[in-house]
Amino acid sequence: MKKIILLGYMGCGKSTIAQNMSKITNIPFLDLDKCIEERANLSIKEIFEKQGEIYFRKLEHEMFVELLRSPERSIIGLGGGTPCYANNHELLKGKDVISIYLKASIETLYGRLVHNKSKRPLIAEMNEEEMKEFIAKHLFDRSFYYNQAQYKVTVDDKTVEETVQDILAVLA
Ligand SMILES: Nc1ncnc2c1ncn2[C@@H]1O[C@H](COP(=O)(O)OP(=O)(O)O)[C@@H](O)[C@H]1O
Ligand SMILES: O=C(O)C1=C[C@@H](OP(=O)(O)O)[C@@H](O)[C@H](O)C1
Ligand SMILES: [Mg+2]
Repeated sequence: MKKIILLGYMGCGKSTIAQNMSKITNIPFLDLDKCIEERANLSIKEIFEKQGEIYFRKLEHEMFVELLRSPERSIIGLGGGTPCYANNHELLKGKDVISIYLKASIETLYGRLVHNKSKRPLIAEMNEEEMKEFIAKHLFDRSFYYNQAQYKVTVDDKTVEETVQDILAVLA
């Protein structure tokens, strides 16, 4: 059964859009980070603090493989780093996978993340200046992976509902 996979940088809206798209389409949604948190019985922040990022990336890969293997149709919101580690970007090319890059500008990402960083260990301790520079560089590094998605939907200046409609139009 097909998996609709949303990918893109932290704050582009993967978790929010997956949930809203699920309501409209009645296709169940899964958030990869939530699945990892439930399995580990720790928050993402705690996993980073207690076991480190490399361990998190291992859990992330294992959980991603597991979700792809499950037979149900679903909408899956990845973590921002998921396509950039292990062979996860290759897994996005599977025949039952539809991958969608939610593309946001540095300004949009910064505007959302500046008030929303505490649960995101990669940026939690940064000040505003550091964050702006980090997002710009990090997005540039990761774009290679994001751009391998089958479809791209720009999210800047769109409401959640507009983005969901744009995704549905791409999939129609
Ligand atoms: N138009 C929008 N689309 C998606 N998210 C939005 C929008 N406007 C504001 N937001 C906010 O931006 C944040 C996006 O975070 P989230 O969905 O967790 O993204 P991701 O999972 O990609 O990191 C949320 O706090 C959400 O409420
Ligand atoms: O970009 C990243 O490497 C990460 C993004 C996060 O998910 P969101 O993109 O949903 O914030 C989460 O997986 C973790 O904090 C690492
Ligand atoms: Mg998320």
